[in-house]
Amino acid sequence: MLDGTEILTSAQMRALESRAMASGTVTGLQLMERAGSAVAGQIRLRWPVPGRVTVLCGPGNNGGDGYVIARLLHEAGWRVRVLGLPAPPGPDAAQMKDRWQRIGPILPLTRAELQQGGGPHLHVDAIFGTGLTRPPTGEIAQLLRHLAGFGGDLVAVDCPSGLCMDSGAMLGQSREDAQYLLRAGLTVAFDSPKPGHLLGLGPECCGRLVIADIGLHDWRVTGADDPPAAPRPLTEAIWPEFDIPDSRRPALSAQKQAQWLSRRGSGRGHKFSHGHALVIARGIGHGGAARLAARAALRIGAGLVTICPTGSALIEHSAPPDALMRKQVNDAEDLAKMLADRRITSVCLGPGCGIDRASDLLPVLLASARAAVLDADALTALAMDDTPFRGLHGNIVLTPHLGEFARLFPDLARRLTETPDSGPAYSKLDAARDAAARSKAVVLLKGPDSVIAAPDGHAAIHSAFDIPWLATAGAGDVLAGIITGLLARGLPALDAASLGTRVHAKAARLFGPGLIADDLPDLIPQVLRDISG
Ligand SMILES: NC(=O)C1=CN([C@@H]2O[C@H](COP(=O)(O)OP(=O)(O)OC[C@H]3O[C@@H](n4cnc5c(N)ncnc54)[C@H](OP(=O)(O)O)[C@@H]3O)[C@@H](O)[C@H]2O)[C@@H](O)CC1
Ligand SMILES: Nc1ncnc2c1ncn2[C@@H]1O[C@H](COP(=O)(O)OP(=O)(O)O)[C@@H](O)[C@H]1O
Ligand SMILES: [K+]
Repeated sequence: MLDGTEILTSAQMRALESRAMASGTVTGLQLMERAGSAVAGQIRLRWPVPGRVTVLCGPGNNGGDGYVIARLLHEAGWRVRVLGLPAPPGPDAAQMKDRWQRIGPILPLTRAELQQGGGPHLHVDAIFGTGLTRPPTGEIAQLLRHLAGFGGDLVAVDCPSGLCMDSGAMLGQSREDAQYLLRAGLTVAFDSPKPGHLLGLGPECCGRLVIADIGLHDWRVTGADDPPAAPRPLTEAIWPEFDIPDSRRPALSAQKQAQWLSRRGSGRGHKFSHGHALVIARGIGHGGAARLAARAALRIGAGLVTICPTGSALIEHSAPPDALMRKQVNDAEDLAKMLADRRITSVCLGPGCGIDRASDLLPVLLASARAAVLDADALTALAMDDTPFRGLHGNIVLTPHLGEFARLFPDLARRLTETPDSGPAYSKLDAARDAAARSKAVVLLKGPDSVIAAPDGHAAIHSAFDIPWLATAGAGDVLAGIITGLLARGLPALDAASLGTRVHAKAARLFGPGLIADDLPDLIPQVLRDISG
């Protein structure tokens, strides 16, 4: 696996904390002190001159962290005002609350009190964290609405309150059109990113995300989840405003990627040992999408790439790149003949291919058991089939955007649009995993938060909210080509989809705004140089 940083769900995080505490090596109180001190430390790093701060403390352990932050900032010379609730929290948070009360008062956690603050200063949101199970109501909801207008000087503890850490949805709010959103300038979360930091509204709400190490690594035993869960997802790349301590960086996997990508430089082998990819094109006048894919497959390092339009359209593909080979495929019979050549190691079907042609060619392609990317028209063709997933296998990557996903998996897509009224809410990660399990193929559910999932539950999240200019016509065709090229080179489907997504996004990031899809393939060499170090 080309793995990245582990992501934990809220339940997995709780299980990790419980394991650590059960070991007798660390107490909940110590973990809370570490968490609070990590947040206070980040605040002092970013705002080195002590100022005024209001700390908003909720009813649980997130509030407990807030009382620690209040105390530590007070000790560092800040003028601290604390708003909290009268009810006693759990034992650890209660102790932290007591310690604060020896320093200063606790004012009511109300909107009216919040508005009394006066003048510019920092606010710390320690109201709800991983324990949010239902939408905030009443006075706290009023207060959160008010906080939503605060912007950059809001620091969130673990997450902005109201965010479901498992999905990136705001509980009780429409996923597309939230009534109010807290937009923190800084979010300090503990041990690992949670899916909600990376998906949906999460990145917009969290602002700069810092993952603080609170010393739980010794209890991070893979496979020892309680409750048992699917394999832990991995973060893929993360938008630049993401900070993770060195101890949690996936150094080994970066090395593995670099090694794999530069394998071509070993001096052994010939072009066929780097794979031969076919990109299916269509009749005359529809060649652009397939050409983008083919160019990308060449640039990512497939040994040979052949574009396969119908005979009448061959002429359309006579322009450079001259490295691209052309061969007509008029119908399923032609494709079957081509695929008899075992040196063809992957196929891209869908970009600019036409739905009817995709429907005709799909059975032959699936029967060949070749590694393949099914994109665009091939996904629509699948969705029109009575048995859409018959013949799919683990070496196929489906690359739907949300619209195509809704055609293939209408029930899963519907769940993703429902307003969540309890947590953990159904997430894009859940949907991609369910889709992969159902289709038996690797599913890459695209968007600013792309999720890549395999039928066995292995998954990665690629969060790329910083490159909105990648949403440009043809970008998906280039991605399909990159993944096809990686498959041709022999990378397993999950790795090909996740590395392909990473390379694609890096190319977009390198170019910056003004990008058109045609620019992407020629940026791949520089991305490869960067990745290979
Ligand atoms: N465990 C550890 O060792 C460590 C944990 N750490 C910190 O703890 C946080 C998790 O703490 P947590 O589990 O206490 O949950 P939290 O997010 O504070 O909120 C839950 C409280 O709110 C309540 N509640 C829920 N929804 C509600 C609503 N809509 N409206 C009103 N009330 C609502 C709920 O009560 P109930 O659902 O029972 O009514 C409960 O009282 C985590 O994010 C991190 O910051 C760190 O210190 C590191 C060590
Ligand atoms: N807002 C966004 N920010 C970053 N990347 C995005 C955004 N929206 C879409 N993308 C990415 O851009 C590409 C668009 O692909 P797709 O929707 O298939 O477009 P097309 O069919 O025009 O090629 C995908 O890789 C997707 O993950
Ligand atoms: K919070």
